[in-house]
Amino acid sequence: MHFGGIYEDEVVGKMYDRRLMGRFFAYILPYRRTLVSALALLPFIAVTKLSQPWILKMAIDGHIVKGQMEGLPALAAAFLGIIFAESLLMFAQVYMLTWVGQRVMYDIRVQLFTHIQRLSARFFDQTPVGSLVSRLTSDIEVLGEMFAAGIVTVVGDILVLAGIVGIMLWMNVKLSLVTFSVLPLLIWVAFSFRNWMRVAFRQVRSRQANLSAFLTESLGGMAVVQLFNRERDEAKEFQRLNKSYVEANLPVITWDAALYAVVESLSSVAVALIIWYGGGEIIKGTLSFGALVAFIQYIEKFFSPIRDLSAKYSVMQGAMASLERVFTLLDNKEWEPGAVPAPKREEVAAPACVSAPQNALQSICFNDVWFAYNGEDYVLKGVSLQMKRGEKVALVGETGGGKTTVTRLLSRLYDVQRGSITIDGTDLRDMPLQQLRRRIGVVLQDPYLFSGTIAYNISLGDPEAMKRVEQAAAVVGADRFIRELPKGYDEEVRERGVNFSAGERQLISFARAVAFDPEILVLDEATASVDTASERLIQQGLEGLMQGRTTLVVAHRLSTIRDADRIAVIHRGEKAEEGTHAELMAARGLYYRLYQLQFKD
Ligand SMILES: Nc1ncnc2c1ncn2[C@@H]1O[C@H](COP(=O)(O)OP(=O)(O)OP(=O)(O)O)[C@@H](O)[C@H]1O
Repeated sequence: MHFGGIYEDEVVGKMYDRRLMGRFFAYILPYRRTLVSALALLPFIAVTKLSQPWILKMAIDGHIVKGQMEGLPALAAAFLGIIFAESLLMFAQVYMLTWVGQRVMYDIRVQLFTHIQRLSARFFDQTPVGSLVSRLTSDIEVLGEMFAAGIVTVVGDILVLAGIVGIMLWMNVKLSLVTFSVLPLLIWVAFSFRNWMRVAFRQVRSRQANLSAFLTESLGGMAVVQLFNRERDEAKEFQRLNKSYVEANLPVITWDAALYAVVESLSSVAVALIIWYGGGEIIKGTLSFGALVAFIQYIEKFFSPIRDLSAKYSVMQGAMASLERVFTLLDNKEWEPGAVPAPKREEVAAPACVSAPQNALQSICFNDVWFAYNGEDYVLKGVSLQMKRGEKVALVGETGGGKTTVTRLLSRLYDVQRGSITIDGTDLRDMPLQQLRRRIGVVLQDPYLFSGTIAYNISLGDPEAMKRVEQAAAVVGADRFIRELPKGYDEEVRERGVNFSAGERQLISFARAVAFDPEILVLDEATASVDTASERLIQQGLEGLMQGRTTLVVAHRLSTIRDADRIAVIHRGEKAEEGTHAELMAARGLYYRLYQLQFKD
């Protein structure tokens, strides 16, 4: 439903989910060495951070206050050296972490893509392509951010925080306790903020999903939008979704800014406390001036990771939601038929035909086939049909009757629910899917072309098929128009073949079927009408295509199948009539009526 809110497939989970992270850990495991090396740098980085204020203290107390110049340049050099070392260590650590992140993303992407490829036609019927694309791109990108945004180095932050607390307590217990009196408030703010943020993020993500789903549909259907003057309404709807997205972002920005401001002011309060209490201590002589400066420096270093908290929080929450979605997809086991062993099934009581390997004449056999796309809503109700080797059988009937479904079952895009289909005596479900698909060539009603050359589109890159490209094109008569193209077989086909006419696309798809040289051909004739000249071309192409092959053809133009060996009329999921053109015409039934309708003019 366009304009709808059905796209909110958003799972907004927790900030940290042990189950998800545990599973994610398996992907990091192969790169544990690099990861451990990066983590091993953390204590060193912490030391460089912690030692800077300490050097300041030494310089102030040991030299500046005493007016002792000697040794000061060495301290300054040490300070510089430590800063340099910190930058170097940070670089090495960030590099290693993002490297691991990229590897992990690569692995998950590959696994997910191969997984999706094995899912069933039924799955693709129900899943919008846009959502699969975002699973493979943006969702995985978010996982990479976990490495880039310093989530892994939170351990390092904790190390620094603990170090700071330790050093401060060691330097001056009382002053430390006074300074840390702001901590309970800080902890309370951080926790409450987490809950507010969670609610706000949920809104943002679900509205973002709406927005991108709308965009995918609207841009994909731009021709319809323009032809029916729907631009203004589409723009209005887009504005609405866009606005609601922006509105959802406002609380997030508010909370984010508020957290920043609160942490900032608490850190100032802490500094003020140091100056107030520490100043007194200096006057009393119980604290050195250098220690006071070091305290102020430490407290600033203490608050800086807390300030980044909200950014880290949002990355983490996003990553959990993405992990959940990626894993849900990986857990989807709606396999393509044949990827798993066929379930147990009942034998057909009285088979309509038996196709045996030794009986070379009976090639394909549909035995009392029942099939429903959804539940018990049967689209085919007990269809039986047999085809002998080399025969051309045509399926005709009114639209929605179930003809295409018959061809989908034969190529095993779906499995039958009751009954069976056999080829040379072997049930399709007992045949390796690859073997079946090698034997059957399918020409779809709406031929799909990929971007690439014509030669690629005919061979799909298969080395065997590649050798037969030109020969195949000649068989279906596609060579005539291809030769006239400036680059011939190397002419670029753009996405979905937009730079070719419907007839040309058909001819290319015929050539594709021939190039793979299947013994059985399944052909779903295009419903789109082409002009008479193209129709003649296509007709000739079809003849070339069907030459010497067992063919099951769904025919919309009855003129194309007058010479079929047999014609089956599929009416509301059942085979209503079967016979040759002449027999069916003589019977004056459904076929006769269909024929009359088409040739009335
Ligand atoms: N993927 C699908 N999911 C659910 N229902 C489907 C699906 N494909 C087809 N159907 C339904 O199954 C029925 C038969 O469709 P099918 O495409 O086999 O008809 P057809 O005879 O080939 O029609 P046409 O002549 O228009 O191509 C129709 O009612 C259709 O709505």
